[in-house]
Amino acid sequence: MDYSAESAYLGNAAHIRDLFNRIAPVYDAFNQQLSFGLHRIWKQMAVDWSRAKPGDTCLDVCCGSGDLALLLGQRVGQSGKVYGVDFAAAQLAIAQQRANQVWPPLSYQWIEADALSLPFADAYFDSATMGYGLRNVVDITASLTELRRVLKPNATAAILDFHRPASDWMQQFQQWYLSTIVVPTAKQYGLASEYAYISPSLDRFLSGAEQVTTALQAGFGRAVHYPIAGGMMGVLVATR
Ligand SMILES: C[S@@+](CC[C@H](N)C(=O)[O-])C[C@H]1O[C@@H](n2cnc3c(N)ncnc32)[C@H](O)[C@@H]1O
Repeated sequence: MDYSAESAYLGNAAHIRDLFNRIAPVYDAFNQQLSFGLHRIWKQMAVDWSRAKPGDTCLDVCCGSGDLALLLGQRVGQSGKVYGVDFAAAQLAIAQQRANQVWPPLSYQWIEADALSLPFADAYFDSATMGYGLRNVVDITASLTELRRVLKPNATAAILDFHRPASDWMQQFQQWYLSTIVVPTAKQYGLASEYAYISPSLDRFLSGAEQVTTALQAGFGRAVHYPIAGGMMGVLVATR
């Protein structure tokens, strides 16, 4: 498959922002269909690994339409607060609509900002999550350094993303899934080229071991990468 045109998205923050603004109206339905609903389980695992607890102030970076932030809200409850940050305004508008429907109301704040320059004081958050964002930022080390900066000492960030599986046959399955299921399904939504960028973005993404090394270089004290979904996804759990 020729991804050359779609590779224009990679490493270009403006293109990535435009892409996620454009796909915002169908993003949730599409994720649900493509993962057979499993993405909610993976996101719940990330929230568990973040060690968020009632009353905490939490951050979800690259929050998109708010899935992880909304799960964090259920965890921290009415005495806690969740901030969702994304640079795509159309995604944030959907997150806001979804949060408005939560009953009883929980404390959410949606902020349009860059993951590389978070508008928060040092050591502000008790825990953080990031879902399918790290692969998209133009500077992974800078993003992890910034995330570490806003976490309190000993606080944890759980970072969920696609991952290249270790086994050959799972890699082949993943390749088949992306090219035979994801891109044709995206075509039905008129989004084939938008979703063709996943595979090349995965090619340039770090392995689990490299994510751990990068997190430690970014200043985290401990980091572990957990492969999930047969190694097709992974959660980097990094503690300041
Ligand atoms: C694949 S979506 C994931 C959304 C959500 N976390 C989820 O799991 O459904 C990636 C999101 O990251 C955002 N994003 C990518 N790079 C960013 C950056 N540098 N700063 C802020 N948001 C960014 C995009 O706008 C997009 O909403």
